[in-house]
Amino acid sequence: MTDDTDPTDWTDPETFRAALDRAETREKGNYFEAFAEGDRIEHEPGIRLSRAGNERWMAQTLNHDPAFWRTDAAAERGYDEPPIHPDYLLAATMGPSVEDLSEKGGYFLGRTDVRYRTDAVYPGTELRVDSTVIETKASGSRPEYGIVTWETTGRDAETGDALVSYRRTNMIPRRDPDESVETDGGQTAGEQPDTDADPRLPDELLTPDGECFEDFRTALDDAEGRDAAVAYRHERGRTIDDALLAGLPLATLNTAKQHHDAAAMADSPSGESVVYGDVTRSIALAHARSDERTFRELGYDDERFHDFVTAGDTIYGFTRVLGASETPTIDVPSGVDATDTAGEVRFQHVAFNQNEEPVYSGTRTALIEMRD
Ligand SMILES: CC(C)(COP(=O)(O)OP(=O)(O)OC[C@H]1O[C@@H](n2cnc3c(N)ncnc32)[C@H](O)[C@@H]1OP(=O)(O)O)[C@@H](O)C(=O)NCCC(=O)NCCSC(=O)C[C@](C)(O)C(=O)O
Repeated sequence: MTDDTDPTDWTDPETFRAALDRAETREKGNYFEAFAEGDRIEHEPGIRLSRAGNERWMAQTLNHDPAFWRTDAAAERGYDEPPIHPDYLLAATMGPSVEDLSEKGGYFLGRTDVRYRTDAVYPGTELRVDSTVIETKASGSRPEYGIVTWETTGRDAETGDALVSYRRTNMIPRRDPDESVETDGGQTAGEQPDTDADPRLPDELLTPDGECFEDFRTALDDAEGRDAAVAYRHERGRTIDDALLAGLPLATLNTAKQHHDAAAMADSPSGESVVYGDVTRSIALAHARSDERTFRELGYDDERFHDFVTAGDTIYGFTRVLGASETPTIDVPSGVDATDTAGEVRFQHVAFNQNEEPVYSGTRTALIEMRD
């Protein structure tokens, strides 16, 4: 029956439920079996980096550095105009890749080798995103899932120039899991990882006296030869609300159901939607940046997402200073000249919730301004 003479009332609730039961679902996303090492995927969606999108991301995550908001502050920092924020660029690169890579579900396990390839990206830039499958492997703990690592690059669509690249690892459901094996669906918030085999903290946790490169270096020098670390917490928190939960991932075209399909997530171990990892980390990094004079972001490594973040949780930040060097130890994006202006500082940042549980950790390398 294909025409208007069809006598069936398809919207009658009982009939409709029967139709849903029998109808095939046209699926989105890819299962683990779709990925083979070496495959290159050009992601169909692209995104235009608008000033409005940038400001929305920065405002909601507390990234309030004036250089990204005011032309005079941008000029002082060496920009032509307030540029696209590095966290927004990263999330806007990840977003268009989700449909092909991780929409099927399974959690974002981590990311490393995040590197900015060019100094400034300005509003109006259109992004194209591509990924290469680096590694696929079975999950020993969750046979229903595989673990996939991709290298993803966000490019200027007009020139093809790489703007940012990174390696990310996700758990991806298998199409044909071995049903004899009991699993938790791979969506279980983990026990808190034992991040340090020796739980003993140093006797002293030192805080830098100021926000400049020299303050971080002096604090590290003070810690040298003592049972001390340079480590401190940031005061601000940010409670997860609707603006963050579904609003920001969808604004970057991230179609992962974890963030906007509450009905699907009701059956998962979290029982509800979970926050996009890039939102969680951007909030924690914003807290840290509010206590330093950032000149440029250079890169991030060893990023991990330790536990679910859900609506009503509050994200705080903790920072450990790992090193400071006048000469950068990792590649500085083309166009950046920081000589006598800024030095490199390496941090470990931890995002934690209101119960003081870590939910994200990662290292960050940034250029921090020297004193005038
Ligand atoms: C992830 C959970 C389930 C692990 O829970 P656990 O602690 O019980 O498990 P584990 O033993 O630490 O790790 C499980 C497996 O993953 C591996 N693994 C672990 N980390 C890595 C890594 N970095 N690189 C490579 N492999 C890794 C690890 O080796 C192990 O392998 P095995 O199964 O063979 O034993 C748990 O910690 C959890 O629930 N965390 C929260 C996850 C989360 O909320 N992520 C952010 C939100 S989801 C998201 O943003 C989505 C996105 C961006 O939109 C989108 O992908 O599309």
